[in-house]
Amino acid sequence: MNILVTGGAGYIGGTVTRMLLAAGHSVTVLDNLCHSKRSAVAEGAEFVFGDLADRPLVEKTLKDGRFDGVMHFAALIEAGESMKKPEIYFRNNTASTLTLLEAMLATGHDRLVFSSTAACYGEPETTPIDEDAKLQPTNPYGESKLLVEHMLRWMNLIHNFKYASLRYFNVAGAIEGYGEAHEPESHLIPLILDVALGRRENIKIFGRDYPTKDGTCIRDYIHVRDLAEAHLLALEALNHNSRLIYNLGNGQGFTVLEVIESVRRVTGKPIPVEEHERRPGDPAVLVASSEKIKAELGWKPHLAELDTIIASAWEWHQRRYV
Ligand SMILES: NC(=O)c1ccc[n+]([C@@H]2O[C@H](COP(=O)([O-])OP(=O)(O)OC[C@H]3O[C@@H](n4cnc5c(N)ncnc54)[C@H](O)[C@@H]3O)[C@@H](O)[C@H]2O)c1
Ligand SMILES: O=c1ccn([C@@H]2O[C@H](COP(=O)(O)OP(=O)(O)O[C@H]3O[C@H](CO)[C@@H](O)[C@H](O)[C@H]3O)[C@@H](O)[C@H]2O)c(=O)[nH]1
Repeated sequence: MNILVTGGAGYIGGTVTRMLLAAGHSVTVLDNLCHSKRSAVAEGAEFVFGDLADRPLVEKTLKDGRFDGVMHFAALIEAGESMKKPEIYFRNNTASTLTLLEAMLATGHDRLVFSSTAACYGEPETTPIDEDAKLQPTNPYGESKLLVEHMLRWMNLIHNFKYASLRYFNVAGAIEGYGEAHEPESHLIPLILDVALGRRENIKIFGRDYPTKDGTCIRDYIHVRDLAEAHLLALEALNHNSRLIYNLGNGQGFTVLEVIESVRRVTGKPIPVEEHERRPGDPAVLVASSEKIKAELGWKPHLAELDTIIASAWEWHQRRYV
C-alpha cells in the first residue's frame, strides 16, 4: 500500500513509518518539524516539509501520491501545555485536521487512521475504561482530539468517509534504532531515563495527593511496537468496516512512583526525586480495556510488561545522545 503519514518525523509516526516500510509499503511523511527533526524521517520514506494547515500543499501531496490511506499523527501532544495555551491546541489539532479532511474529500481519499487519546475520557467513572465510557476531557488537549472524533463521525455518516480512531494510552519504549525523543521532552519515562544517564538531577513528581495507592497518578503504558501493529491492522480493517474506535493500552495501571521504581530496577541507577504540585489537567487514573480491538481485529500486545517496555526505552536512550 501507499500511505501518507502526517507527523511521521515524530516518535509514534516515525515508528509506524519504519514498520510500514519494513512490511513493504510505500510511505510519504508530511511534517512541519515543529517538534521534531528532519533527521528523524525514516530512510526510504518520501518527505514533504509542510504544515497541515497549508491546504494547497496538503491537497497537492494527496493528488501526487494517490494514497491507499492516511495515518494522521501530526498534533501538539502535551496535556499540561494545553492548560496554559488552549488556543494553539484547537488551532493545530482540531482546525488543521479539518483542513486535512477537506483536502482528503476534495481529492477522493476516504481512509484515515487517527491518533486519538485516553485524554478524551477525562476522569473515568469506572476502571478499566472501555470505549463506551463517558467522554469528558479534563484538558484542552483531550478536547481538541475529541472534537476531531466528532467531525469524523459526521464525515462518516454523510460522506461514508472511513476511519479508525485509536485512543492510545501512554506510549513508551523503542524499536531498534528509533525511540522517544520529543522536542522538548515532557514525558515521564524519557525524563526519568535522562536522570539515569546523569543528564538531569532528579525527576519531578507532579502531585502526591491523588486518590491512588501512593498518592501519585496512575497510567497504562503500552509499547510503541504493539501500538504500531494496531495501525496496520486498523487500516486493513477499513476494507470491510467504515468506522472503528478502539482503546490501546495494556489494562494495567502503574503509579508514577512504580514507574520510577521500574527504571531503578532496569538501569540499576538510584533516580533522585523531587515532589511538586499537581500538573493542572492531569486525571488521577487512566487504565484501558483493550478487549474490543483484541476481539474484533485479533490485536495482541507482545511487550506488555512495564520492565520490558522500560528496558527497550533504556536500550535506545543510552545511544541517542552518542
Ligand atoms: N505519546 C503518547 O503517549 C501519545 C498518547 C496518546 C496519543 N498520542 C497521539 O499520537 C500522535 C503522535 O504523538 P507523538 O508522541 O509521536 O508526538 P511527536 O510530537 O513526537 O510527533 C508529532 C509530530 O507532528 C508534527 N506536527 C505537529 N503539528 C503539525 C502540523 N500542523 N503540521 C505538520 N506536522 C505537525 C511534529 O513536528 C511532530 O513531528 C499525536 O497525535 C498524539 O496526540 C500520543
Ligand atoms: O516530569 C514529570 C512528567 C510526568 N509526570 C506524571 O507522569 C504521568 C505521565 O505523564 P506524561 O508522560 O506527561 O503523559 P500524560 O500526561 O499521561 O500524557 C500522555 O499520554 C496521554 C494518554 O494517556 C496522551 O494523550 C498524551 O499525548 C501523552 O503525552 C502523569 O501523571 C504526570 O503528572 C511527572 O510526575 N513528572
